[in-house]
Amino acid sequence: MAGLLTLNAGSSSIKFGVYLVAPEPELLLLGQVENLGPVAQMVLDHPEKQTIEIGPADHSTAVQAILQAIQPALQDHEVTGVGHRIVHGGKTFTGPVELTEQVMAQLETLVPLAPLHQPHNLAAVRAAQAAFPAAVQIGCFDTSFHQGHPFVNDAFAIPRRFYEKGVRRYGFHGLSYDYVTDALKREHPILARGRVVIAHLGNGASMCAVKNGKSIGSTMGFSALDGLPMGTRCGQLDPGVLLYLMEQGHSAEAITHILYKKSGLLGLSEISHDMRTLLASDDPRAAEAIDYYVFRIKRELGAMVAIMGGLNAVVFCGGIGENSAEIRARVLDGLAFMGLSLDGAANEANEQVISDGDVPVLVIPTDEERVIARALAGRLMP
Ligand SMILES: Nc1ncnc2c1ncn2[C@@H]1O[C@H](COP(=O)(O)OP(=O)(O)O)[C@@H](O)[C@H]1O
Ligand SMILES: CC(=O)OP(=O)(O)O
Ligand SMILES: [Mg+2]
Repeated sequence: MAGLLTLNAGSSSIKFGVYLVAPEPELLLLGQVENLGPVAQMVLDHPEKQTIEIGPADHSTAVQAILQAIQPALQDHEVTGVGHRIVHGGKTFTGPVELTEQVMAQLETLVPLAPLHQPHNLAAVRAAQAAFPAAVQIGCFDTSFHQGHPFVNDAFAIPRRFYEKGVRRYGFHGLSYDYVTDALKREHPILARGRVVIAHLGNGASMCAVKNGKSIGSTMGFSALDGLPMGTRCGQLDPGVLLYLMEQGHSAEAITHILYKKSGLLGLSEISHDMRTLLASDDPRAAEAIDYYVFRIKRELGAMVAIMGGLNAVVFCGGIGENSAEIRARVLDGLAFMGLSLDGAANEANEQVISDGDVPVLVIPTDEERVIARALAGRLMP
């Protein structure tokens, strides 16, 4: 039978999935290489949980390790399609697209806008093209879900010519928001037609205001730096800080490194980028980093409710959103005036519905791989 491979090259991990082609693709293997660096691991989540130490691995060796690891699952199946998560689709790509040489050249030009992701996304495409030369390769974009934002959520108030040149608020994590809104449509159709705030809280983090299934606002903007603080990224920042750093003699490269790799939870705590480590720490800097994280999420939640003119549901997803009852509780603490109140036991158990107030609060484990696999299957079996 025909098989599908999905590759999702993030900043510090590469996730992968192997599926059989079907209207709803059938999952054979799901896993990731995580902690890229000196002590990377391959973690398989399906068909069973397994961790394999693979030693030092960068993105390129990790892709090779994945291509090896999927061989047994593909023994009886030929890979006819490979789907890639591509973080940045710029102004052009509003949906999945076949990755021709011309498209790849366009995507290369977007590398400076997402330096932590885009080069790795494109390198994974090259590796998969070499491994499966006969397969269709498609790209699915994090930015697509946000196309069609109202102008006020798309623009920066700088001279208009920059907007025309593409300096816009694109928004990211679109594959995750796509998955969650689709799950909501299937399982909670009335909520899905309302005003929903989705908080994708992973290593990268953003929030999306979704009205009747469409994104009308995102905390991430031109790059994957804006909005919420993340594991190592700064989130919202006064541009005056950048000017100051430049005047102090920091190069563009040095500032990029600080804002993408040394900021966020890691920068504030000086301990770790990992929320689990910070929650377990009794260091006051860890507590302050978490306070800041929660404060920013609350602030964005309030802003999103205001621009949507109300709230019908809140959804948490991503590693932190799906697993940390403590962060969810702290985000919603004191928001009973907005109809938001948690059922403590349901929250601790990571149940799907964790609220006992007027506005439902849900935990929906996201699945970017499945969104890619569905797009591929749709293309291969029209
Ligand atoms: N039980 C948990 N409690 C708190 N944080 C958690 C828990 N499980 C995972 N996380 C956090 O989730 C984050 C990773 O999220 P994930 O969505 O897997 O990342 P990525 O953006 O790389 O896909 C890390 O900060 C990790 O600490
Ligand atoms: C866009 C983005 O931040 O992605 P990730 O969460 O995978 O780092
Ligand atoms: Mg992620």
